[in-house]
Amino acid sequence: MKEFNITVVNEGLKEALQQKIDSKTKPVGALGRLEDIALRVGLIQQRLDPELKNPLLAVFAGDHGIAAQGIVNAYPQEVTAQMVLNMVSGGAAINVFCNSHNLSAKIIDAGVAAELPAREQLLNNKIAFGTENYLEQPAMSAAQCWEAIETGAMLVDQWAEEGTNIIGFGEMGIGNTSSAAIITSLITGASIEACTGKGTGLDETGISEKVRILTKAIRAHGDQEDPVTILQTFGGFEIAMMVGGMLQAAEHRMVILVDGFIATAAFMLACEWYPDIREYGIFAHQSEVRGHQIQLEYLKAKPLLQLDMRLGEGTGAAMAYPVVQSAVNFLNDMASFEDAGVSEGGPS
Ligand SMILES: O=C(O)c1ccc[n+]([C@@H]2O[C@H](COP(=O)([O-])O)[C@@H](O)[C@H]2O)c1
Ligand SMILES: Cc1cc2nc[nH]c2cc1C
Repeated sequence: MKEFNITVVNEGLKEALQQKIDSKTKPVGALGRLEDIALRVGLIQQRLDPELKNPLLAVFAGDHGIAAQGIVNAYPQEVTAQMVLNMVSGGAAINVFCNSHNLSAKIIDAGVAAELPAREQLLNNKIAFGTENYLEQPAMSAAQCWEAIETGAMLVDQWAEEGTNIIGFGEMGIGNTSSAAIITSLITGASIEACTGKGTGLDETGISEKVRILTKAIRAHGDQEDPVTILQTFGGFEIAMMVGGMLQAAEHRMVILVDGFIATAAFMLACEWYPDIREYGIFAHQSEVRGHQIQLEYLKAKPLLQLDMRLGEGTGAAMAYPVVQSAVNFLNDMASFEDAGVSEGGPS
């Protein structure tokens, strides 16, 4: 079984980075959260002059046994495969945002429940044609779960070899807000009602029904605490690949840009497993679905953007990327008071 070797982010450079930030031609603290991000990226890379290289946005796609009946999901299961093809053809929101911000988009079939045509832009890493229905049995076998974790790690190794040092993690999978809700409830201890939302668009009656089904699922398997067991029982192949990919990204000391509700559920599992991953994560946005707030509070995370989005695909991460890039740029390219001959002041 794969183990990860994640080094805790060394805070030793913090003072020097803060000094560099404060030496820039601006009132102390005036770039607000951008200053926190510049500091974080500097610490992750252990450099006073960090750089973002070959930025990449990975969309992991998978189907969920629970979604086949269409009770917990507003859209039919076949939308997963259809949207993957849309992404491969460049027509989805994530393609547009990646193009806008010069991110390279990787679309990965982690376990879509359809035979997809071979295409250059589609990475075929299918574990199976969707997970099992966790009302009846664990979503995955232990072997499948580990295979998905290892595949995520292997992909990140390849991208690291190509020079990437920042990855946005996104997903596509009809039914996966149900997995994310259960994972969130089991990890945080918040009720399943508090963690369950509309997903792609259920109304209040639909949400009540979703809560009923998810309560039944949790009861069927008993309260679980071990992150890999939770992942195997209630997760999806796309979630498991994100967990493995995120952990491997931390092992490579990459910046991990975490998208919305489902990507944050994956990050939470990774964090329960290897707590030292926490400081490698930057939280892109506050998703509009119920439950994301609970995750962010649990992780003590402050998301960068609040655009009331709830699309997934990594769209929040893609939108947050230029903010991170701008933070790194100011740290490297802004003149200091000394360079520019500007008088320093400060609180008196
Ligand atoms: O990222 C989010 O916060 C988010 C919130 C709601 C829905 N989604 C997307 O919607 C799909 C899952 O929704 P559902 O209702 O089918 O469970 C999946 O493809 C996700 O990418 C994503
Ligand atoms: C159309 C559509 C696009 C999506 N992208 C991510 N999840 C999605 C769900 C639907 C239904």
